[in-house]
Amino acid sequence: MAAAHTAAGEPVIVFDSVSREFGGKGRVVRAVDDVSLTVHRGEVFGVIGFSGAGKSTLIRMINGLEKPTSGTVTVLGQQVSHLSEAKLRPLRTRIGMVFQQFNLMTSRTVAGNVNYALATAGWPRATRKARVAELLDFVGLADKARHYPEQLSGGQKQRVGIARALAAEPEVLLADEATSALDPSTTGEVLSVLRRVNEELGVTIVAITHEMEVIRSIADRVAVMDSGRIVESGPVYDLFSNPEHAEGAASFVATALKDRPNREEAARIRARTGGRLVTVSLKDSAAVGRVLGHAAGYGVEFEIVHGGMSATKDSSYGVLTVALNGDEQSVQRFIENLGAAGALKEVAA
Ligand SMILES: Nc1ncnc2c1ncn2[C@@H]1O[C@H](COP(=O)(O)OP(=O)(O)OP(=O)(O)O)[C@@H](O)[C@H]1O
Repeated sequence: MAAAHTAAGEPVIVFDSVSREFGGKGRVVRAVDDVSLTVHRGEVFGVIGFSGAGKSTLIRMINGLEKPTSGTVTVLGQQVSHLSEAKLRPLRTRIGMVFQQFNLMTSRTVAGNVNYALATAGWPRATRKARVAELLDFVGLADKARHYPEQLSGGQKQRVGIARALAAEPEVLLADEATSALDPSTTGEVLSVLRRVNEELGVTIVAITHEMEVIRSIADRVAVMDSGRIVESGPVYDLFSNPEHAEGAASFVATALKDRPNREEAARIRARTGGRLVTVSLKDSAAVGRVLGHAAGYGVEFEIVHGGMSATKDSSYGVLTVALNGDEQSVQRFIENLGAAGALKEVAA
């Protein structure tokens, strides 16, 4: 199949101070509020946030399904925000899209769905059959070519959706809540296909989702959206392993990650264990393990009361909350050492 993996390169999607408002004179909703961001070739860029945060509106501006009220959106070197429908058409063939509800044609077979996408993109009949076979093979559905969508599981339907989106060899793939209608067991199979689309075909992916799992397992960088604004953005690893978040991000990230005890949980833990509660975010689990291993030497007893280790696409991180008991000075000295091994935050009383 096509190109090998390309390292993150030139900007392929650039939002420059983009806002999108809906509604008339009375009540105006600013669905996207002054967003600037850049997605580079070859990366998987995730956008996460609660329902209503503006993610769908944002992604729809990439292929010109929505127009900004102000600001500019540039995709593959063209200013989408200002293109006519006629000029948008050829650009859209370079941008594939997968949808939460798959949007397959129920009256056509799996092969028929993919073939239809090729036909609309202008591929000559003679070349289509081989391309359909190649695509179904890529998504692991070669044996389902003659099946109808209703005979497939949700995960299989979405893999057809991906094959169809890839039909015309797009450079960019937009994934709009691609796994949100799936159960956790099939979510994994779809995410692994998306990862291969990026790594083996070099396709740049923008994935919007409310599921942290999607970001954690496929994204390189992430933007957290809240009320139309990007409240936090950066490498995925930093988002997961950093205990400090911006205001809006804190509420979303903390709720979605459940990586530290909330107020009620902390109160319950404290009542049971006594002592000081600290959360340590680790990029180097071995270092934290070493420090915890020395607790007895400080005259401090510790108990891990919340959290654990997880993995992003490229590395592991952990967020652990520990209850520390001992005399005040020893605990303080121990906390200072722990702080040297990983970012540390005292759990608020
Ligand atoms: N066509 C529209 N007309 C009026 N308001 C809209 C329209 N599209 C979106 N909105 C509003 O803009 C805000 C952002 O919606 P958007 O669908 O982009 O958010 P989202 O993060 O994708 O949420 P969801 O996952 O629920 O779709 C919401 O308040 C929504 O009601």
